Parts: sequence; structure tokens; C-alpha cells
Amino acid sequence: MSTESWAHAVDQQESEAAESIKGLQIKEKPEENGAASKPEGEANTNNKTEEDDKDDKAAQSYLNKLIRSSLVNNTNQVEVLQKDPNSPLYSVKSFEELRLKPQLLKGVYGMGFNRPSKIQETALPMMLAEPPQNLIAQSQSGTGKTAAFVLAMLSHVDPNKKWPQCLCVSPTYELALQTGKVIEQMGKDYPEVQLVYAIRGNKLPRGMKLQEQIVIGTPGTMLDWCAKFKFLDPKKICVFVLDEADVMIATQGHQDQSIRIQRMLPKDCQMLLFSATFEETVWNFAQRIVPEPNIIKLKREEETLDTIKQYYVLCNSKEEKFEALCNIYGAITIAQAMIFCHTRKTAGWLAGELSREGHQVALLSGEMQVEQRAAVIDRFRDGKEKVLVTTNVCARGIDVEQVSVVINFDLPVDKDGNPDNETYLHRIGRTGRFGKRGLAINMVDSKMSMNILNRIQEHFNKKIERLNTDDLDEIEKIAG
Ligand SMILES: Nc1ncnc2c1ncn2[C@@H]1O[C@H](COP(=O)(O)OP(=O)(O)OP(=O)(O)O)[C@@H](O)[C@H]1O
Repeated sequence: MSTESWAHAVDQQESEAAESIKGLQIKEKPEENGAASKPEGEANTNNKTEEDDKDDKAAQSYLNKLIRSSLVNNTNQVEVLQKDPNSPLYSVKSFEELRLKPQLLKGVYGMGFNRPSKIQETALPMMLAEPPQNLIAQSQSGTGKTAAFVLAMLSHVDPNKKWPQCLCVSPTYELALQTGKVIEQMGKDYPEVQLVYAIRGNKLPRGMKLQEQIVIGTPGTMLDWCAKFKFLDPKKICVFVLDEADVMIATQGHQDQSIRIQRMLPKDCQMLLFSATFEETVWNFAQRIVPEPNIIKLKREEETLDTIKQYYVLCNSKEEKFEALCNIYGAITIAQAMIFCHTRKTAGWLAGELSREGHQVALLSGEMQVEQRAAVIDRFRDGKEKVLVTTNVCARGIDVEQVSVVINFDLPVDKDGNPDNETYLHRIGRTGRFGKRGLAINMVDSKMSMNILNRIQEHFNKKIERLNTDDLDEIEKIAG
């Protein structure tokens, strides 16, 4: 097929899909209105006739087919459809439209969520479809991915079945705890659904059979619970979530463990992969391990958030970097900051210097016990310390709303000294959460690090402006 005729076929398929789906939406309108008038979602379901049910199923299955045929195999189409405001795949505009269980709707509003974010409005209809569909989804940091897959898990569990039905795997202990808290909060009014943490330190008696419907944990412990201790029957799992999926795939140990877990699951288990970043090779691998996935993928230039302003500061040594940091603190009010260093040694040194300057500093690095690390993050989240100095251990996922500034005291590089673009994005994404404004400041102290910064700019096609930290007025301006 020539490029032109291929493009034509794609256009036609797309417009047909959009048209047909529009039709479906109109058909569903009366129900939506009913639901909207009862914000807690208690609408309609009880009064449905068998015929309505059949219609719903037919509509759902047709919608699924369209989603698959127009989205599955062609990432570009997803991007197009996502941007087409006329396509219902683009959005559901309210949580009611998702026909969530009333308890969950209550949970969502209880968390202060008024309407779904872009990723939620796009991914949730796919995740909640019947029969369940697989999804690989990318969305910028802090845009509500966690809440999206948590809602999917809570929607799919059957509270009457007293055994694990959803597994959620996170790369770190801290993230597993944080996600668990979101499940607890969102499921506050759904007490029949219980959660258990498969994390180091949570020792269960041998022979025990779990009754909790959701298990969240890190890959090693999760694998042990499934394969070695048999605390749960993997064949009864209906949803499997890989959070920060790219790092789970790119890190050899995590990948082996995750794949071993996946192999124990039933064929029709729904697989949901989420991350803010997916390097190309990882993306390809993900598509190989997830059967027939729906795909939500960002274009490169969409990966960085415009709400996070990015700057760099030129220095000659770590002492000068520290001086620049003090100048920044002297010029602007910083609610809370996260500062990333390349090594534990630098992090320790910097934390000491900042404390001497009178800052309330927390230090978090990889050699600490996981429980200690979780306690440090909790204190920081509660605002007991205003500055968190850390290494990459904390680059991903941690959600602290008050973080208004991220400092890359050292730029992120991989083991070969090349720029680590994914880590850069995750680090700066600790600020600017859910539409808030944020500042990211990069310290450059050599030709080499300037080169790394330039390559990061090129990668994201995003200019990082220079900031002169000797000029207090200039610093004040960027915070304005
Ligand atoms: N619909 C919503 N309305 C308001 N706030 C929301 C909504 N969804 C999520 N949030 C809030 O936005 C913040 C970021 O959400 P979340 O942690 O889910 O983002 P994420 O995309 O998983 O981020 P990361 O890529 O860093 O892991 C959280 O504090 C969460 O409570």
C-alpha cells in the first residue's frame, strides 16, 4: 500500500471510529444525566432491565472493538485521538461518567478530586471496560497516574471474594507504601476491600492464605509470596499493575521478578503498565510482554511540563554550588525543596553544610534501612523538614505537594557518564505536582556537565535558561 493510500485508510478508519463512538455516547446520554444528578453514583443500575443490560454490554463490546481497532497498533493514532476533543476517547469529563461504584465516587471526592485529569479521563474508560483490556500508559509526572490505576483496581475487585485479586508492583518500598496509602484513602468508604503490603519486614506465618483483595509490594517480596510461600494463588489474580513500569523493565532484577510473577497469572489477567517515561527499547519490550495493549504515549516534546520552569547555574566547584544554593535560599521563599546528588558522600556533605546554615534538613540515601527511609519521607511530607537531600533513590514517584523547588546539585548520568534523561524528568517532576508551578535548577560545574545539560535540552527539545545566582533580583524574578 502506498503511503498516501495508507494515510487515507487510517484517516477513514479514525473518522469512522470517532463517528461510531459519538453515536454510542449519544445513546448513553440519558444515563449520564441521571448519574450526574446523583453525585454519589447511585444512579440507574438498580432499575435496569435485562434489555438495558444487553444494550450496555453490546455498546461496551463495540466500544472495546473500536478502541482496539483504532488504538492498539498505531501509537500515532492514539496521539491524534487523544487530541481530538470530539472523540469520547479523549475524555470523560466527570467521574460520574465512569459509573464508578458509589463508595469509590465518595472516595474520589473525599480526596478533593473534582474532575479527572487527562490521563485519568483517557485511561479509565479503557481500564474499566468489559472484558478487561491491557494498557501501557505514559503521562507526565504528577498528573494522576497512581489515582488512575488505584481506581481501576478498586473497581475490579469483588469484595465478597476473600482472596487476592489485584497485584500492584512498585520499584521501591517507599513507593509501595505511598500507593498503598492512596488505595486506603480512595477506598475509605469501601471497607470490605482490604489491602496488604508485600514489602520487606512484613513477615507472615508460613502456610497463611491471604484474604485481602489487593496486594501491593516490591517485586522480590511479591514473587516470594506468590511462588515460594504461596500466600496467594496467582491464578486468581485479575489485575496486575506495574507502576514505574520502565524502571521495572530496565532493571534486570526487577524485570526477572516481574516477568516471573506475570507468568504465573492467568492469560486473561488485565495488565496495566504506567510510567512518566518509556525509553524506546523499554517501550518495545513492554509491547512484547503485554498482549494486545491499548497504548497511551506522549510525544517527546510533551514529556516535560511547561509548569516547571527549568534553569541552570554555572559554578566551578561543589563549594560554589553550595554558595549558589544559599543565594537562591536568600532570595526566594521556598516551601519545600528536594536536592539531588550523585553520590551518598556528596549528599551527606551537603546536608551537613545546609544544617550548619540553619536549614531543617533531611537526608535520604540508599544505604539506609527501608523503614528508616520511609520515616524520613513521612517527616518531610509532614513538613517537619523543609529540605530533603537525596540521591536517585527518591527520584521517582514520591508525591509531596509542597515541593516548590528541585535542585539537581549533580546532573543525573548513567553508569557510562551519559545523560540520564528519564531520571532527569522524574527528578524535576517532584515539583509542579498536578498543575502546580515548580522550579527546577541545575548546577553545572564543568565542561562535562555543561555538555550533559546541553544533551538533556536537545533530548527534550526544551531550552533551559541560565540563571545568575549572584544577582538576587534575577533570582527573585524567576520565582515570580
Ligand atoms: N483528579 C484529580 N484531581 C485533583 N488532584 C488529583 C487528581 N488526581 C490526582 N491528584 C493529585 O495529584 C498528585 C499527583 O498524582 P499522582 O501521584 O497520582 O501522579 P503520578 O502521575 O502518579 O506521578 P509520578 O509520575 O510522579 O508517579 C497527588 O497528590 C494526587 O492526590
